[in-house]
Amino acid sequence: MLNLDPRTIIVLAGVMGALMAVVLFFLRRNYPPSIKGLAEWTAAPIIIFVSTLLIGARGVIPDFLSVVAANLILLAGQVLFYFGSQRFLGVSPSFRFWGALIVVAAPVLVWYTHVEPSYAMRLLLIALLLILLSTSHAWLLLRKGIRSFATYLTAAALLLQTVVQALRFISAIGMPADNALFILSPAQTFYVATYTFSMLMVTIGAVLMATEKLRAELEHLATHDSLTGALNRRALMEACATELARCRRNQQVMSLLLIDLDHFKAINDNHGHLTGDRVLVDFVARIIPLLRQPDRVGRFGGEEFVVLLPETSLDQARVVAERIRAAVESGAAALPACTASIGVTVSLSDDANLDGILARADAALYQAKERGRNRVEVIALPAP
Ligand SMILES: Nc1nc2c(ncn2[C@@H]2O[C@H](COP(=O)(O)OP(=O)(O)OP(=O)(O)O)[C@@H](O)[C@H]2O)c(=O)[nH]1
Repeated sequence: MLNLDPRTIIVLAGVMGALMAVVLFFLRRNYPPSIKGLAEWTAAPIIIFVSTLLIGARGVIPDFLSVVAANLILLAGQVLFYFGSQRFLGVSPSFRFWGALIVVAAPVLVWYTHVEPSYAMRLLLIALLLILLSTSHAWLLLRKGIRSFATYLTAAALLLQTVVQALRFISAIGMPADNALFILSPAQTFYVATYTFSMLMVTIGAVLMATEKLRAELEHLATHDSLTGALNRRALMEACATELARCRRNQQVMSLLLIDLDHFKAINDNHGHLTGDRVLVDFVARIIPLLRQPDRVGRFGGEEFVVLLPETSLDQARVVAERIRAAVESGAAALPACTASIGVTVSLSDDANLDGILARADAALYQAKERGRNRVEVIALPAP
């Protein structure tokens, strides 16, 4: 590796980046628009590829193109990559800050290329900007990204870039003022190869992060109700069955609330279906803050919901149910008034499956409706 020509490595790096851009381009076409940042991630390696061609042609084309333009384009490509990550993670891109840095760097680069040529000074400037950029980029991913292999891989590749640029920064101090980029020293080859490798890893990391997000979105779609964001019936039943099995193993109990909004048909009839939808969305948003982390809310069907309360006794469940009932009754000012009837039950040692619990919760809910609605009823005994 140490004998590889830096010029060849630089151009090969650009070609690999451009190939990754093709992959990202197709991801962008096929992935839903909810996954942001893919446009920037696609454009960045192409822009960086242009800069590698210009850098590779140093000595053949004018210095203004191969030094000034090439470095500015390289910076712009890296900044665009960072903007892509910001958009991917829902952060607004910091256009002003990075735009201003590139605008300030341009005349300095021109000065040390044409007025007082100094490879060392140019390297100091570019290395410093790249250190700032790759460190900010890695920090952003570690702070805002999900904890996953893809995030750590991308952040590690960016931190590797920081280290490489820092070493170059240190080595630039005291370097001769001539054009030393293509001097075939082992150190130079090492810098160029490591930077190239890390850039490729960042692009691969971006592809993996986008795929991971798509998988999470699809999983969410498959397990959640699209209107309210609560678990859908299938996921809810799965969660309840898993919890019941756990309770049986550990001799614990779980409680279940079956909640039905009262006279919901009248809300639809009097205010329209869309308002009815908003009442359902508001209902779920209203009760989630009243629950603990392991508790789950699911839409059982229509205006009927289930709340699963793991490791919760009947008395505790009754308190939670009463809190939910009161929260629904207090309602949102902008929406029609609404109340809820709630049936509460607890798992028993002979509940081998969910049938018995659901039947008891349903019977309790029926009693709540019968006894005037807007109330909580409890049934703890198996049906005779
Ligand atoms: N807006 C809206 N309405 C829904 C949705 N799903 C079910 N509904 C309506 O919910 C209403 C349920 O009505 P019913 O089963 O008669 O019950 P209710 O009017 O709430 O009366 P009680 O339960 O006896 O208090 C029906 O009119 C359904 O059309 C939905 O996703 N959005």
